[in-house]
Amino acid sequence: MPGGSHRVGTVRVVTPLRTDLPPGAQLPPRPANAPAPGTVLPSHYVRCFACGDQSAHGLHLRVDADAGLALCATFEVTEHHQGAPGLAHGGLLSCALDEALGALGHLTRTSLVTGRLETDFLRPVPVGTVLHLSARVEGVLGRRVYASGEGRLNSPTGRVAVRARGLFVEVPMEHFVTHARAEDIQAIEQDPDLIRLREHQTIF
Ligand SMILES: CCCCCCCCCCCCCC(=O)SCCNC(=O)CCNC(=O)[C@H](O)C(C)(C)COP(=O)(O)OP(=O)(O)OC[C@H]1O[C@@H](n2cnc3c(N)ncnc32)[C@H](O)[C@@H]1OP(=O)(O)O
Repeated sequence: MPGGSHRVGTVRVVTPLRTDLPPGAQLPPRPANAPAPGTVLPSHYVRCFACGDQSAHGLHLRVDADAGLALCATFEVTEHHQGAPGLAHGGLLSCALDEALGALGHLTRTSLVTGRLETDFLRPVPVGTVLHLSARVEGVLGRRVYASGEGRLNSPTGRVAVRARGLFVEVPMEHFVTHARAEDIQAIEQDPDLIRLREHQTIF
């Protein structure tokens, strides 16, 4: 159901966006075993389009833990990421924010998948730009984690080009094992280094 407002007679009816923080959501404390601020957070999967180093034309997002339940990340927009000539494709910018917000699971110590993601595109992002992302948990309610983030042009204090809000859902490991193709699970069994989470003990 999309958010927004409409009028019924003289009454204005407001439908909250599903990424809006619901009543009862709370910001949990930073877990004692969350990676310290400044820690480089590992790619969860080397073939991930957003963070994997084996995805040839992927985003190669680098993610660092920040204080609290927050992180920062960077990636360089390359010619492989174009939509309009010389400009980043919007879907890729959403992808970068999706990954950054999902990576907050390193800090909450849970595996998160995206339930809903809303992105505002405020400025074009030219090829060659280094996008500086920041993301934070806004609140948690049951398995639902509400998060927000933005991407700035070429510096952590640059102009905001894109921002997003997301609703992520905590899932058990079985989620990935159940839904993956058999050959992908087999590949991981043969080469456990494809998944880099265990060695860093951030989630599993
Ligand atoms: C082996 C490899 C390991 C790799 C590890 C990688 C980790 C990191 C990967 C990161 C990659 C980057 C990130 C990515 O790209 S993740 C990839 C993109 N996302 C997905 O593929 C997720 C697909 N969706 C699902 O699998 C299910 O629908 C999920 C798991 C999300 C929920 O189905 P499930 O049956 O489990 O639970 P539930 O339906 O009871 O929902 C639970 C609660 O959530 C609420 N809700 C749900 N959806 C929405 C919605 N759209 N708006 C509003 N609310 C929503 C729902 O009302 C309920 O609330 P409540 O009733 O409890 O109050």
